[in-house]
Amino acid sequence: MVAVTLDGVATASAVKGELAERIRVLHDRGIRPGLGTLLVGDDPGSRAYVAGKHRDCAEVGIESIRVDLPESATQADVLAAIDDLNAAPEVTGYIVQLPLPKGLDEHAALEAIDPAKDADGLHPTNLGRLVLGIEGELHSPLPCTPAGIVEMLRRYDVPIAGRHVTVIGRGLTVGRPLGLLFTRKGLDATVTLTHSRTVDLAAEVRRADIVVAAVGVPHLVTADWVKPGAAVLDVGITRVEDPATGKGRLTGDVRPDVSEVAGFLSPNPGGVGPMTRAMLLSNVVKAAELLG
Ligand SMILES: Nc1nc(=O)c2c([nH]1)NC[C@@H]1CN(c3ccc(C(=O)N[C@@H](CCC(=O)O)C(=O)O)cc3)C=[N+]21
Repeated sequence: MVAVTLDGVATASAVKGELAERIRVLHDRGIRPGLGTLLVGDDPGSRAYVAGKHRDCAEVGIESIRVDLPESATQADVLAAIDDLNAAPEVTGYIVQLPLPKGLDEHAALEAIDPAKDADGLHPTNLGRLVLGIEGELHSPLPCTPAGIVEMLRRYDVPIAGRHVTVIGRGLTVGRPLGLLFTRKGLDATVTLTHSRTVDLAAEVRRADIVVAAVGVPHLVTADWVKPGAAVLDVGITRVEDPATGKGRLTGDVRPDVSEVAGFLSPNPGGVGPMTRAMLLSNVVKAAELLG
């Protein structure tokens, strides 16, 4: 069997097409959604991600507002920039690009974001709403990567309810909120949330119908760990140096030969990454729709 590719580029493109339509409706109502980004420091990876987010906005008709602070920025500088973004009327939603340079307090930065403008769904109020299972008329944005994973599985009709999901990694942006999302009423999966102290990770992965690898260990998940027919989503990404060329290369958490066993496989790149970006746009559009 060869796995069906969960094509994040194509799926994100479909999502963006639907959002562009909703943005036209908002424009007709005189509402102009605007995404702000706050980038601190000069990490090339983070710069590239932020640039990608501005391109995505241009593609669908969202205004974007870019705030960059130098590597030397203090915590007070970061909090002042966040206050400005909270106050700026053209910014209907924004993100603080993570990680922040060493020495800056990420939790304090996330808490300073106006929860109504939190496009990443990482403010404690919004994570709390995820725990509480609050959705509906109150805007409770979901963290973008978990939302993108679920959206992709839905669009490929991968069954979730009653299925066993093994998540590898308990980080703030993926693993921890994803466990909460999958076990929500309506999705109804059973989740095993694993991490670096999990004793027999292979056994936890073997019983999963859906495997999400979000840990950043290159090629951790091998074909003999995967139940035949399972859906495997490769989220972690690590820059590894090719010893032959000395050049950096991006490697996911899943070995490519897993495609010979899995029923569905999201590649990396080209899988969950583009969906993450599409869900960010979706959070901005939803928040703007609730502006009234
Ligand atoms: N506040 C905050 N929110 C985030 O959502 C956030 C963050 N900080 N910090 C970093 C991580 C990482 N992340 C990615 C999103 C999309 C791709 C993506 O689209 N990747 C493409 C490849 C892009 C390329 O080729 O460079 C792909 O997977 O195909 C990757 C990584 C969001 N993050």
